[in-house]
Amino acid sequence: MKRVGVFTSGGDAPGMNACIRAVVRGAIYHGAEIYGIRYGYNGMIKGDIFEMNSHSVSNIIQKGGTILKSARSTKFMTKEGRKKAYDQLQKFGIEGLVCIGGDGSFTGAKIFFEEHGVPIVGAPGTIDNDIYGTDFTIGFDTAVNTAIEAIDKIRDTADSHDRIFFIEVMGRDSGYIAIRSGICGGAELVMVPELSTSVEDVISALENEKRRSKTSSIIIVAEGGEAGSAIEIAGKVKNKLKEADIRVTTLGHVQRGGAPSAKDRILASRMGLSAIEGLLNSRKNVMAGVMKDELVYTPIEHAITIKKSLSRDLLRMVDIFNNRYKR
Ligand SMILES: Nc1ncnc2c1ncn2[C@@H]1O[C@H](COP(=O)(O)OP(=O)(O)OP(=O)(O)O)[C@@H](O)[C@H]1O
Ligand SMILES: O=P(O)(O)OC[C@H]1O[C@](O)(CO)[C@@H](O)[C@@H]1O
Repeated sequence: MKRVGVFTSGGDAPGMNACIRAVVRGAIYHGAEIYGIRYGYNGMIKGDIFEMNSHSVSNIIQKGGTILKSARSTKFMTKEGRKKAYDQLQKFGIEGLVCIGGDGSFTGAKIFFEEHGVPIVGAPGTIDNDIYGTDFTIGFDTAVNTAIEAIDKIRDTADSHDRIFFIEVMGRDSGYIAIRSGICGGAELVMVPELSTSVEDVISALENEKRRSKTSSIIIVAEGGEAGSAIEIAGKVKNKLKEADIRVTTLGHVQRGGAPSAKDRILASRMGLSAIEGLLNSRKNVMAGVMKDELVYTPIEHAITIKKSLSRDLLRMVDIFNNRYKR
């Protein structure tokens, strides 16, 4: 393969730049021409495509966001949109692609391959860590560290004012950020979409805290759970515990930004190099991942359809540390 493209798609994630850098430098090392595609699938459709060189990725390993920009593309969800994207790739002579993105981006890549035969190798870039075939995704570690920093700060106020704080973290429908940041932040309760926790469960946990003479509590709520948002849950709890001093903080996009952690820079670099080397070695429709510290390739089909389960060990730990272990 002589000429290949790279793009970032879906939500940005800290470490995406380190991954782009690895793809570009890896391609050049192997003698391939490398083209950057801006704004994900939208840029592919529009032909927002340019040749990259080693210097194009200088001084970016430490930066959050993505120099290639990102987008969620409704046009690529249509057959016509994908045909236009294919025509643009033909025009630029691009024979294969590295897609840095989440499960949605990989679903698009799979359909694109089936329709037009363009080989794509994925590198999992999303803070959600919801992709099978890799222990961690690019950006997850940084997002958890950002969440912990915020939780630690909020705990100061919770403690000073004897308050109950509901802190909502991202993750779409995955509780990975919630459970890890909850454990590191010493949360009294963690609500994840993978496990149903009712408002009654929350109240019972808070009453348990009160019996233990705890005067403040931190409850981590993963977005996407069936009990609703942190604001909704806090409202329902307040209706039942009228005397409680309750506050809500939604961390939101702060979790997606900032300089990537050392762990994310390494992970992104490994996955980026592995993705481009896989592509240049004729792999198609696979995702580069790291499992048990080993580089692995997983069929994209598996990466997007197999549900990565949340470790029950971690959930059990939160209960044990807060004296809620049922014998
Ligand atoms: N079924 C599909 N068919 C074609 N394209 C798709 C499909 N699903 C997703 N895509 C394309 O991939 C893009 C990115 O997907 P999505 O918005 O779900 O983000 P993601 O890759 O899952 O990243 P993140 O996890 O950060 O949200 C979509 O905007 C769309 O262009
Ligand atoms: O930035 P947007 O498009 O609002 O998307 C937010 C979603 O993207 C993510 O940050 C990454 O997938 C999710 O955690 C969140 O649900």
